[in-house]
Amino acid sequence: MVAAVDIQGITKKFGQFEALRGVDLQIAQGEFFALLGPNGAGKSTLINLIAGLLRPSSGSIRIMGHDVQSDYQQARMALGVVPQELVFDPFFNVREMLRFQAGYFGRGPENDAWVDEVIEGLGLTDKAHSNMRKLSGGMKRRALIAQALAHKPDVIVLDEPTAGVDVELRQMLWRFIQKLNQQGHTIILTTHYLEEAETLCERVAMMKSGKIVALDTTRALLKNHAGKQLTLRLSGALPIDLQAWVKQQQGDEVVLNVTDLWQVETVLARLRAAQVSVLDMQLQEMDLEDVFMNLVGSHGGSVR
Ligand SMILES: Nc1ncnc2c1ncn2[C@@H]1O[C@H](COP(=O)(O)OP(=O)(O)OP(=O)(O)O)[C@@H](O)[C@H]1O
Repeated sequence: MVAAVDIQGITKKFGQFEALRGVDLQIAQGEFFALLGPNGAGKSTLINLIAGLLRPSSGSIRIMGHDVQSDYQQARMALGVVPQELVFDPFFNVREMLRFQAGYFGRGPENDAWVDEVIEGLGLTDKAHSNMRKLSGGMKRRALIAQALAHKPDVIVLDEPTAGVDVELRQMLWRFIQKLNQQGHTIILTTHYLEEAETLCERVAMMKSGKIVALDTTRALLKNHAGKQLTLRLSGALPIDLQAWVKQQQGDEVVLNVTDLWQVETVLARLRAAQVSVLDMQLQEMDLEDVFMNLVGSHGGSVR
């Protein structure tokens, strides 16, 4: 089966600056895929290249087998990109705008049932006949997401769709997007909510400085890079033979990286031998955010 997205040897320069430094990535049809990375990693540049809004300096991208450069129309038809900013025509109502958008991609009245499904799935039913101009910010946001889906694209790219949206829309959006994924649509998501990527996505690419630094299933990334984290509050100084495991230390609290439970026993035995008491102890599984921090050295909360 042809890949949903096939990225081969992509580089992108802005003047002397290399925003993408050789990206190869294949995303299979039906995947729910996350693209993560700190500010400036190159995520938006890559998405703009996928959408054909930018030209690569070298390399090629195919969407459902269609080259974004030489077969732009077909490639673009297979793709729905939810952008970060709102662009709409203020004279249409929501349903008209969606039908118009679908028509732009060559879809006719046969697509109307799908438009209604999108309207319903995103909670826009009451607003279907409202003029775009009159929608609240949150409703405009929904209409923007609907706009990207109106032509029923095989591949749906969501560039931080939940940044600044309320919990209700976030849940509704994920329910709808998960349904589309189950129907076979390929979903590519950039988000700075790493727990979203962790719960939704099968596979994750982490980018840093224009390159992919990790590419694996979410499960394998968590298994291979994460491990556990032991937080201790101690009566005295941490023995020297445990210093190698320290992740961070603040006051009398110390966080150790442990890969296995037997290490916890070792820690406790060495503390006992050094006559240091444990005042408090907590063992936590690391999450995708910890993996992310380890790999790209940036905190998830500030990641976009
Ligand atoms: N049109 C442009 N001209 C010059 N430099 C650019 C341009 N677009 C992006 N860049 C630079 O390319 C790098 C990658 O930017 P990009 O927006 O792709 O990152 P990002 O991972 O999407 O970051 P963010 O999370 O902040 O959106 C940044 O250093 C950015 O300043």
